[in-house]
Amino acid sequence: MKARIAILPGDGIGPEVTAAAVSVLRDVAARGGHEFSFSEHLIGGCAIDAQGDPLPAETLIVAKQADAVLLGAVGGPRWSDPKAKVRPEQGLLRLRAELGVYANLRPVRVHPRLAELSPLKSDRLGGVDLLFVRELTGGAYFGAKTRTADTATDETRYTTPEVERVCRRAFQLARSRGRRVTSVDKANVLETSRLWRETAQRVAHEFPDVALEHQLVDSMAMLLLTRPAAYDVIVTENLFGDILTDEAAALVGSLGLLPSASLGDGTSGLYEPIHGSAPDIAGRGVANPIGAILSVAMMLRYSLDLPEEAGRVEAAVDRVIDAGVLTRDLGGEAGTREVTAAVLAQLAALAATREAA
Ligand SMILES: NC(=O)C1=CN([C@@H]2O[C@H](COP(=O)(O)OP(=O)(O)OC[C@H]3O[C@@H](n4cnc5c(N)ncnc54)[C@H](O)[C@@H]3O)[C@@H](O)[C@H]2O)C=CC1
Ligand SMILES: CC(C)CC(=O)C(=O)O
Ligand SMILES: [Mg+2]
Repeated sequence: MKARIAILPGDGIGPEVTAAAVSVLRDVAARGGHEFSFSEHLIGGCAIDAQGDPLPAETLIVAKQADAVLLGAVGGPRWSDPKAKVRPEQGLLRLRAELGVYANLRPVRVHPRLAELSPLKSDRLGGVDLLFVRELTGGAYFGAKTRTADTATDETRYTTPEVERVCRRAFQLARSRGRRVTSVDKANVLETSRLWRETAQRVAHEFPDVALEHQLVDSMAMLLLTRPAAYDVIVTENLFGDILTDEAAALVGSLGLLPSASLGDGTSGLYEPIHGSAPDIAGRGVANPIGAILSVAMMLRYSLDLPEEAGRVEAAVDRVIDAGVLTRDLGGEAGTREVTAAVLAQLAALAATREAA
């Protein structure tokens, strides 16, 4: 198959982890006879430096025309002056809105070899297989903002159609998994959450084969650590989903492991590891590339319709972790390049096994 893939490395460790993920995509293309074309574009702080705009027009045009977009991360201390008029993160938010990718899928699976890195006892981690579906283009990140010398506001606004479409996506995904959806809100306090809960309840009637429960976000933050195996699909609004998924990274051992896919209706999918630009380790060749590599596995599955190739990339990553080729965030000594080379070697080994069969 032919695919145009836009690469937006961004800032900090973004270029290091996207380079790793692109080498995996090149390997998949070469083995499968696929024609993937790659083009690299600016976003975030580096785009502010070069063009004064965190989402240059050219980047947006190419992203919209691409079959899929891979993004590293944006931001960093250089662009974090509270008085700055323009911020790297605004570029990413605009990209998400412009692409209409309202559903951010963040799977969380615990690899048995890494269970000891979790704050939980390993007997609590068996069977943890979560899929967060985070609303991505609404809520507080996109509401009106005001600021005077001593007062600031960020409006949280949701409409029924915005909630319906993301809940529907969560229920559809639950059908191919454990058929359970937990909708997380703060309906005891927030009006937006009451709208969210009513809407989730109504959408549930379209899916009588999927069980729905509601959970308040504060207790969910605790339950995620005490009973993570009790959940299947967790659907929630933008801000709550951002926070809960970083918390879930503690279950798997590192933020550097978790991928994401951001999907809309008929638009380019956006794929990014869930972590940020990690300025504390940037430029040292030690960033964990697995979140980015698993993000391209999601790209193969959701945008390029290559589910077998996606499964192979995931299997290769599992084998690399099994073999103990780990970056420092996981207690290992391997660098970004060594882990990437190990994934490529496992993809070669999997291909050899297929040929021999
Ligand atoms: N999607 C994006 O582009 C995001 C951007 N950011 C931006 O990133 C910058 C830094 O934010 P932080 O709060 O420090 O969050 P962060 O996710 O960049 O880093 C948090 C901690 O996790 C570690 N970490 C993250 N990814 C890693 C990886 N692949 N391998 C090994 N260790 C890893 C970092 O070294 C750091 O100790 C900020 O400017 C923030 O706005 C934050 C989150 C998402
Ligand atoms: C705009 C981003 C920096 C928000 C974030 O942390 C995320 O999407 O994970
Ligand atoms: Mg985040």
